[in-house]
Amino acid sequence: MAAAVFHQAIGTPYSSLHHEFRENSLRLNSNSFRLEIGVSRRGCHRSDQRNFCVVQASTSQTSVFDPVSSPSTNNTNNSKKKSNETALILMRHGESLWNEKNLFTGCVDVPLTKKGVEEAIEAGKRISNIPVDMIYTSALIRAQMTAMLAMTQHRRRKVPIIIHNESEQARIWSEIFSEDTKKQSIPVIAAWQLNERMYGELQGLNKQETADRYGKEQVHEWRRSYDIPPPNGESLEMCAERAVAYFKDQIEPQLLSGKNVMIAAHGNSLRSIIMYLDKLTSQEVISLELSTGIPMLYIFKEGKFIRRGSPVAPTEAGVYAYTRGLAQYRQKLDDMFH
Ligand SMILES: O=C(O)[C@H](O)COP(=O)(O)O
Repeated sequence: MAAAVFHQAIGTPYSSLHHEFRENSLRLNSNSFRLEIGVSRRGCHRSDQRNFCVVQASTSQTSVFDPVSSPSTNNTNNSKKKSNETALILMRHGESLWNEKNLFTGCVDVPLTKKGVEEAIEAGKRISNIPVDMIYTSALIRAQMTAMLAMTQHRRRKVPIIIHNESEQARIWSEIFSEDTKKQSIPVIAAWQLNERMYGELQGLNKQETADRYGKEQVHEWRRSYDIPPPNGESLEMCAERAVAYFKDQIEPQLLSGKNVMIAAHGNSLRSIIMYLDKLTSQEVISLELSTGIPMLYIFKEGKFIRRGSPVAPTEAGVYAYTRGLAQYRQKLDDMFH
């Protein structure tokens, strides 16, 4: 299925994709392999690579805001309206059980609270009119739950499907045999590189008690400085080395090829990606805080990332300051579903 879904997702013929799975070095994981994260001078890494496979993304420029292309609505006039901008949604996961308990979580795989589930659904409502062709999540359940719950609210009603590339058998056993069904699916790729920063020996400790013990300033430095790692953990810089590299290698080519992408990840992996998108300095990123379950929207156009609207505005239109392309997409949804 993986190859089949990707055929649909990135427009690469099955045979060449299959070949690239074997030959290239770009790696994706599934949510089911065991992560063995360690920290080296170069940052967070994993040691079990048996289950990785490879996907090569197409980089040709294609249409973006023509995703409402079911056989009944697609026609040749649509091609005239094609735009070369793509949408990028960044979503921090909803509240987790350890956020609720105020514990450092990092790479510990903790699920959402009921409030977190509701936040994810609310986030989904906010992006329900924005096109999504591909979803990237971390390998951690709180990000995956958030992505899936958010998509239950999307008006396009495509089905997010987790790609299983961990073994040849997993690929074969999850194959889809209907082209129509594939067209109504959104591939979901889980990548450990988007995981929360590894919080080292702070994982599982209470944030307030840690501040009481080591001092507020020390803990703030561990949590927010760019290049100072918590004990035996990753600094934001180390987290950026894998998260931003993954974004550039895997996600940017998808945006370039016309895919609208949603990323559901974590406070610090997203801070590092936003630092790259907004060209923030290591000083500026210190004050960047992300709320749980609030989606942010960027438009990718002519090689540039443009942040749209304010994530805290009260109305959807205010939040995302629709571009013409986004307004057209929304209009198509209105035409289709009313
Ligand atoms: O890992 C954690 O504890 C949180 O997801 C992020 O924590 P922070 O706000 O302390 O960086």
